[in-house]
Amino acid sequence: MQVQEPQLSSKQSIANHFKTGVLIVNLGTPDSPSTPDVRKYLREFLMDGRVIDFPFVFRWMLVNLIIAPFRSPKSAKVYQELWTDRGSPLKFYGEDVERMLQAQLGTEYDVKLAMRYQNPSMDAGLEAFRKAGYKKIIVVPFFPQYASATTGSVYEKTMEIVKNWQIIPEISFVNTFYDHPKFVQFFTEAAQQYMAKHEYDYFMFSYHGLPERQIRKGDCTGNTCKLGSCCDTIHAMNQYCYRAQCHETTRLLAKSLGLKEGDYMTTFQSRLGKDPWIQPYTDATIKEMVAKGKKKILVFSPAFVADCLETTIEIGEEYKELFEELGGEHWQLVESLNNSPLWVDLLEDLIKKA
Ligand SMILES: C=CC1=C(C)c2cc3[nH]c(cc4nc(cc5[nH]c(cc1n2)c(C)c5CCC(=O)O)C(CCC(=O)O)=C4C)c(C)c3C=C
Ligand SMILES: [Fe+2]
Ligand SMILES: [Fe+2]
Repeated sequence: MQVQEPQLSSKQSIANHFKTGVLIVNLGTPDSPSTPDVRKYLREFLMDGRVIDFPFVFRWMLVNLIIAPFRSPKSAKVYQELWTDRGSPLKFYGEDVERMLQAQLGTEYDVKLAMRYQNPSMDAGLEAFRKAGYKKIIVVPFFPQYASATTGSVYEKTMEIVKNWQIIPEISFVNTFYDHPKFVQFFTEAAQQYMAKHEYDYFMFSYHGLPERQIRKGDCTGNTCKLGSCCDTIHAMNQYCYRAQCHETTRLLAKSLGLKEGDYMTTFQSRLGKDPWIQPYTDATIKEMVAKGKKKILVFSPAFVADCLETTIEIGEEYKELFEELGGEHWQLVESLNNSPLWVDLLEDLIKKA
């Protein structure tokens, strides 16, 4: 049986020619916390050549013969801890933001949530825009700092999907927002609530890590990144360096919160594999700080726009346990943007400028 495409009425069709489709895209999460669904998710995610940037055959063997079989059951257990009545936080916060942003932008825009891996898929979202015949599409990757593994991958996937369309409408991509005033305002206000109740003796800014190799590969200026103090300032030559953008986020937040030099640090978490990832590592820094007598630490996670496995479980539970076992007294994670109205305002700013 042949499936008929739904026909738009001519009034609807004309109205669509003046509309903009907005695809908000986060990383993705498994469909359920079962081992087979986690395995499916990890396979799709890690087979992306921008995430595990090894030649295809080597990547295929690594992912399908080692990582997916051995990691999936362990990761599934952690996802079961994270899962709520509404499912995975990464997804349900995305659904909340999709609804709130649609209400805020009005009928000139059609907002759809997509995930780079798994569901709802980018294919489905972009195909709906194509069928509707919108005049313009804006793609908004949900990553404050640029990395080839995240923002770069969303761009590549978008281009792969639209490359065979007869009509490719105007497409804009949001790039970064690590220095957006509303981004800084959100984390400042969220932190101030905790700082009003507790006196903290140290502040950690823990970002998702990346293999050092990927930072070097992204250095279009000819290996000027030495993975050291060169990333302490951001300028034209290193403006797309993930590490430099993370340091800049920290600097802006530290300034806005009035933190003193020496009372805070940028660190990197979530390593995978044996190759060196960018440093300092969050767990090593926790050990170092407790040894220096720091007892009350406030932790930020400004590489994520929604709380997820990496924030709630890794920082909020695993690192907290490590800190307390070592003798730390008070460990507090500052929540992500999640479904806050300020995040929706920030997105509106980015979209109106795109
Ligand atoms: C800033 C955003 C992210 C970057 C950069 C990033 C790079 C990156 N990640 C892996 C491997 C894994 N990441 C996993 C989970 C995960 N990663 C991000 C974001 C970034 N990743 C998010 C938001 C999440 C959580 C998703 C959720 O469902 O809550 C995982 C899966 C979890 C696990 O098994 O531990 C892996 C694996 C690599 C290799 C990489 C860069 C090269
Ligand atoms: Fe990751
Ligand atoms: Fe650098």
